Parts: sequence; C-alpha cells; structure tokens
Amino acid sequence: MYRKILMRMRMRMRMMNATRKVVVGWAKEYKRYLSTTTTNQILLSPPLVSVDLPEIWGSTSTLYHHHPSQSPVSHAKIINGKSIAEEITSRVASNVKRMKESIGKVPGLAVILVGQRRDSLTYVRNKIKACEEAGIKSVVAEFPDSCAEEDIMTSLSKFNEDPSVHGILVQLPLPEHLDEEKILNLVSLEKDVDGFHPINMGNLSMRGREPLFVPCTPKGCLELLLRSGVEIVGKKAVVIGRSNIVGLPIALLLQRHHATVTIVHACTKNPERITCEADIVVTAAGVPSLIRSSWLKPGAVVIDVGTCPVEDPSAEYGYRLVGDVCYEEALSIVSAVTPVPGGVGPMTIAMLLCNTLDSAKRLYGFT
Ligand SMILES: Nc1nc2c(c(=O)[nH]1)N[C@@H](CN(C=O)c1ccc(C(=O)N[C@@H](CCC(=O)O)C(=O)O)cc1)CN2
Repeated sequence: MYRKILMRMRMRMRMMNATRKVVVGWAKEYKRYLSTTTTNQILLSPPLVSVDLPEIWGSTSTLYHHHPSQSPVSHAKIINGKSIAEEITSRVASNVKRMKESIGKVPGLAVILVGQRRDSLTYVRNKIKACEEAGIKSVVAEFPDSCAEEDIMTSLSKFNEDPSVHGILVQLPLPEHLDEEKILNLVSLEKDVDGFHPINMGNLSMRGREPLFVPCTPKGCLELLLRSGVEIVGKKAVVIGRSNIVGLPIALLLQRHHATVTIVHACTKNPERITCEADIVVTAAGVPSLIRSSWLKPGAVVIDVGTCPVEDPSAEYGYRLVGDVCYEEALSIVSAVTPVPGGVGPMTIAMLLCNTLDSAKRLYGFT
C-alpha cells in the first residue's frame, strides 16, 4: 500500500518536473522571440498560435518570480500611445511603399459609416487620414441614419467582391433599427480587419486556433504592454467591461499571454476589492473617473480605454475627453499608465493599418 503511494508520488513529481521544463523552456523561447524583431516585423505581438502551453496543472509557484511592489511608486511611467502609434504608422508606410515598388499593389480599406454621430465622424476621419499617411487606399460609403439594412448589405457585398479592397469595417455603433449581427456576419472573413466576425472572434477564444484578425483596440493595448516591457505571464489581470469591441477580446488576448484574467462588469459585487489585487488593469467601462486610487495596487500597470467627453467651458470645443481612471490619483500609485487622450485611441487606428496591410500581404503572398 505504502509502496503504491510512494510510486504514485514519484510519478507525480516526475510529471511536474517535466511540466516545469516545458513551461520554463517555453517562457525562455517567448522572451527570445520578443527580443528578436526583424526589419519587416512591425509589431511585438507574436503570432497567436505560437503562444500555446500544454494544459497540465500543477504548482507553478517556483516557475514565475512574482515581485509585488508594496511601496507606492511616485514616478509612474506615462505610456505614450500617440508616439508609439506614429512609429508603427511610419513602419506600415514603408512596408506599403515596398509592396508598391515590388508588386505594384497597395492595400485598400473600405469603411461603412451610418449616421452622423459626432464621435464616429471623428474616428472615421482619423482612420482615413491615417490611411493617407501610410499610403493605404481608402473609400468611405456613407449612409443616412434612416437607411435600409439592404443598402448596407448591398454595399458590403460589393466591397467583399472588390479585389482592390483588402479590409472592410463597419463603424460602430450602428443605429438601433439595424441588425448589427446580420451586418457584421456578412463581412468577408479574409477582409474582416476589425476582427468582429464571429468566426474570427471564436478562433480568438479557442486554444490552438488562430483568427485571421485580432480586434484593433485590444491588439493596441497588448502592443502597449509589450513595448513597455510589462511582463504578462502569470500576472493577475483585471479587465473592466465586457464589450465585444474591447472587454471580451482583451480578456482573451491576456489569457493567451498567460495572465490570470478576471472580468469585472456592471453586475460585479465589490469591483474595487477585485481590481485592487491586479498587476495589470485594462479598463473599458466608459465611466469617467470610475477608477480611484483605492482601486489600484501599488506598482500596477493601467491601460485606460475609456474615452468620455465631459463639459469643460475652458476647453477649445467646450468639452474634453477623460478616461475611466482618475489619472492624477493613479500617477502616485501605479508604475505605468496610459493617458486619455493620447494613449490607447491612436493605437486603435495604428492597428487597423497593420491589419489592412497584413490582409493585403496575405492575399499577395508578400512578406
Ligand atoms: N468598427 C469599429 N467601431 C468602433 C471601434 C472599432 O475598433 N471598430 N472602436 C471605437 C471607436 N474607435 C475606432 O473606431 C476609436 C476610438 C478612439 C480613437 C482615438 O484616436 N481617440 C483619441 C481621441 C480622438 C478625439 O479627439 O476624439 C485618443 O484617445 O487620443 C480612435 C478610434 C468604437 N467604435
């Protein structure tokens, strides 16, 4: 009886050691990957399928060295999304130039814009401007608020068929009377540069599957973390908000990068208690100054996706943009934080350029 137990224990120890070797080996491999970017590679994010670990559970306490900083950090790093986005845009531009020179083709983006929402008009204008900067061809199909679903479907079908269009996006949100699901389902999988097609989203959520495109804002958040040298493996991450555009896909991405992820949402009891244990906080609640200093762990890294206009008579247009995080309070506690504006927003657009370029490269087999 004792011999049997002893043998079982030895066996288990051997399995745990094997697992440890795989995980440590993988972590080293992953670090090496991050430190070797080639000239044509624009982003630090590795191909998704390569970050898969064997599903063997065991004690990992000796594998990852966790150094929680207990003392308040007074000099938080401000993660400058605007300048990172500019750098990425110029890399996309040189790739586009190279593509044009060698195969005589440029990537093309088609945008569907419905209605006159001020924020949507701004975002689409900025996307078109960014395409111009990068040498990407763009076209916008504009529809009135009251348009029929059929008109959008017809326009989408034309873009799906057009060989000069490599990326298609439908600016969200759509007016209430339109069926968002039906419309997004019609976008060709190969041109779905927003990554909102249920097959792309489904593949993102499954182990060993690779979506053709990752949604732009979450991809931008991840790139900011990687470029800021933030270690993700084994860290506690809290995502605030569960939208299809940000909350859900960023939670999936962080999990793929081996963080332990908790999603906090409007129905969560005591979200402050959960969030204040996180090493990484990504917040996309859209509630100005929701995240006070008491919500944050000293030394945490905070990515603020919230962008809300609040009245400010002293501002140029009578309003200014604020994030979910009480920025001034966070500065004295966290180790790094993104500002609003100038943090995640510009990265969303830079990632759209990357996805559009990738789509064209994939079609032409251009590397
Ligand atoms: N089809 C999509 N719709 C929406 C998406 C999306 O990714 N695809 N995301 C958001 C809006 N969005 C992109 O469309 C977006 C939001 C913010 C910014 C940005 O650059 N913000 C700036 C401030 C800009 C300003 O002056 O208003 C910043 O934060 O610095 C870009 C794109 C919802 N819809």
